[in-house]
Amino acid sequence: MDYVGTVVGLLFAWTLVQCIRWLAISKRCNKKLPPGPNPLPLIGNLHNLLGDQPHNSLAKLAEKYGPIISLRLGQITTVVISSSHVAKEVLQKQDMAFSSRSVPDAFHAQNLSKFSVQWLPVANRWRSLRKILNSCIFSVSRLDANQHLRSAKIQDLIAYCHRCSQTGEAVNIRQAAFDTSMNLLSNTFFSKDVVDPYTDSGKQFKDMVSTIMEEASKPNLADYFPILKSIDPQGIRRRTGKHVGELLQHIQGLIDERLDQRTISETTGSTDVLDVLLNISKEDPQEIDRNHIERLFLDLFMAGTESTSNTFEWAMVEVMRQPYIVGKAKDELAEVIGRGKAIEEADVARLPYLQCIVKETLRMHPPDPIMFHKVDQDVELCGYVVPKDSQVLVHVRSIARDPAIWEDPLTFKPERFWGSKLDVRGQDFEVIPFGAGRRICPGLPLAARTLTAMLGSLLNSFDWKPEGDIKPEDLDVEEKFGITLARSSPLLAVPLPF
Ligand code: HEM
Repeated sequence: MDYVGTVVGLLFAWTLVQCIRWLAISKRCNKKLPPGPNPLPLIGNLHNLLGDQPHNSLAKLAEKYGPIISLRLGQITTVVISSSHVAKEVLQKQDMAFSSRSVPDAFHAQNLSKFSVQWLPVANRWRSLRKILNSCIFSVSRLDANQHLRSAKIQDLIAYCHRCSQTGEAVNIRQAAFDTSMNLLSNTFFSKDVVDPYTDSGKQFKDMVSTIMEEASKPNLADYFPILKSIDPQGIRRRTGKHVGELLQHIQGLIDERLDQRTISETTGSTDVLDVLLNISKEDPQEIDRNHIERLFLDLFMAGTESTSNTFEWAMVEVMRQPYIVGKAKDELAEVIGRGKAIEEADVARLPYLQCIVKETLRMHPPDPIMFHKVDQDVELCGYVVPKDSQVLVHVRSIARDPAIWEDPLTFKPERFWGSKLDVRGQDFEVIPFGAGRRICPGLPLAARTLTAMLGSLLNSFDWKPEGDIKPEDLDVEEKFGITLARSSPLLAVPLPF
């Protein structure tokens, strides 16, 4: 039989198995599966998500079927949560039951899922990695200790924009934000740039990260029909593995270099994360060994770069569309910091309006519009049963645009957070861009600082206008769905000195 024949045969066999399984689940759950559209043979409800905006398709289904719906995506039972009330139930009240992850096939490459804090189940290894992240990397004292490393990178960004302002050249905000985010992380971790953002040299590292993200964001048949995993029909796992291998090699090189320095001198005097982790590993290799250190860095680059740079780009688009917002932010900056100066992370707490802009950006444009969790057992949820091994999607973006919660939800209005106790830190389920509960984003404290400092610095140093004849208020907010939700085209903006 040829390749296509084999695939069709296998899919047919699975259709049968799937139908039987689906009937069994319905029976076992006493028909208490959440409501949802009828699945078709073989593909289930995959056709309901066709198109390039699956997050919008899911939002429409929720409007029709309610805040908890069930779908069958290929072979995978999927429950989608689209209200703050049910999200609280899932991420707070029954947090433990919903805290597993279903691992996309791409992340089985190079055994990533066995080492990665993002994909490990909530068990001992995950707990010890999260403890290290919370206490040794993202605690206030650690971030304060190495904030000078990041401050220099924001100065680099301003210097680059300054050069563009002199020639009238537009800044590709997405690219500049991605490069800056990458170097903000690499300096926090290794006291070192991994990209030279403004020339073509040294591009490799960021290209590797981007390529892995791109590969992993492709819809993969093997994720919906696990029988296909063994043949990796689109080659996604194979290619991801190759790129991950290259990136790991690069990270290994950075660690070797540091170990050599430490052999020469007992202390390197650095305050960066690599030194902290190597110290922990030397004292107790059980807590974290070299292999885990390498994988942890890989995880953090993947999780922390695009999420930050996309959010930053959205913030710039939204404020440029409404000049009154830029005016208010500049007034605050002039009063608190002084016109034309860069913002330090320590200044962020004194800039409440700028913080409102960042919160409103995260409400309207969460970079992860949908969070992926999984249940390992049957779980009761609001009178329904979520069957064992179901994938559970929390539709963060739908919740944050719910007209029942938010007045005028589609208008970007930072003032809605002014004087409000609502925050994005996982306590208020109306707006959970970083998630909530035990799997909440560990990078939140770093992202909150760097986003605000970058935005404040660019607004306080320049006036901005879109490239060409586009009026600021005409900048579009079209989205492109990928591993994170980006603007459909990069924002090109010209910095004007003032
Ligand atoms: C605007 C910036 C960011 C946003 C909106 C964001 C959002 C999120 C979300 C929604 C999750 C999943 C939570 C869940 O499933 O319940 C997550 C997980 C994660 N994030 Fe972030 N993130 C951001 C930046 C960062 C940064 C800067 C880092 C690190 C450098 C980071 C590291 C991680 C890691 C390691 C996880 C996996 C945690 C786990 O599964 O236990 N993130 N993030």
